[in-house]
Amino acid sequence: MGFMDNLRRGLERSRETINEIFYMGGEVTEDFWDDLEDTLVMGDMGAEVAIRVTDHLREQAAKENLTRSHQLRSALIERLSEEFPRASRDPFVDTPSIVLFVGINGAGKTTTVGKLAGRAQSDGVRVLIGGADTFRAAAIEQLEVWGSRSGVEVVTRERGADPASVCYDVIEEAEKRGSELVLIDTAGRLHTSSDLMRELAKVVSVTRKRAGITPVSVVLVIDATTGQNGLNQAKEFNDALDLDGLIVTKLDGTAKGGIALAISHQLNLPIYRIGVGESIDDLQTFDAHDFCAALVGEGVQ
Ligand SMILES: Nc1nc2c(ncn2[C@@H]2O[C@H](COP(=O)(O)OP(=O)(O)OP(=O)(O)O)[C@@H](O)[C@H]2O)c(=O)[nH]1
Repeated sequence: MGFMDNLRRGLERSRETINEIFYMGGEVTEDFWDDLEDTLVMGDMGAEVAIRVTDHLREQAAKENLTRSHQLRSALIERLSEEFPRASRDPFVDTPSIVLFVGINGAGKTTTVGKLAGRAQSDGVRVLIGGADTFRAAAIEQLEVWGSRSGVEVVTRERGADPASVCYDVIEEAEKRGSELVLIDTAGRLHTSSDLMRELAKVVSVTRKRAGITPVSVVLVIDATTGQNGLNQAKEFNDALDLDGLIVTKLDGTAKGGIALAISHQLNLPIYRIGVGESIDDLQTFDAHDFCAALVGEGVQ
């Protein structure tokens, strides 16, 4: 299966919701606009985006005399993709680069680190994994499995070790080895736990200081199935850590994939990668147009 097929399959549930409005008679009536706005809100895109996008399309339809709903599909795809902030650099491609992965428990940080490391290694990038999740013993084992599968070294310490000092050691090792890409997994934590968020802020500041001129990106991994709560999580993580960007996982497990747009737009943070399934090919580079085309459906006339 190709890249676009995986994306389309992953967003199938979300697409079904949006698709319905394009099958209702086809003639653009007053109801069509109400339905479009409601559908976008229901798909978790957020009221502000839903209203703006619908108003814009409505003006465009009047200007260009678009009277059939299917004519509006491609206009909707274009309009939605413009709502996504663009990344100024890709921290997994533009090396040297150090990336810290943060997020709540089970969001998909460890598997994402494993997949990205495997991909980078097979592309010939010198990559190193850092295991700063010293809280969950299984996370260290999980990383080691990913590491040995793809031949990537994992630097970690025993369970309970101070995560900030693990990061320090990871960067030291990366310098010795001449690593180009350093991917550091951190322990999952609830955005509401102030002690753990403070600990993470320390991890970030120690890493930045030790990294010197090498860019450090703090990336929030967020599970799309958490819906609107994901938006609250993202706000708290962003306030505490000044995030650089997002990876949205498990888009295959929700009918409300619009949450990716709501979070990215509201926090003005780019999405670097999306997860649309459990296989390594399901972690994809984010492209706003492809994402919106898979979300809206390219349509049968
Ligand atoms: N369906 C689906 N499952 C995913 C995706 N990304 C990750 N997962 C699964 O989500 C589960 C949790 O992933 P982990 O990587 O262990 O999560 P984590 O954030 O490291 O968890 P903690 O270490 O507890 O913070 C695993 O079973 C992954 O296979 C995705 O895009 N789609």
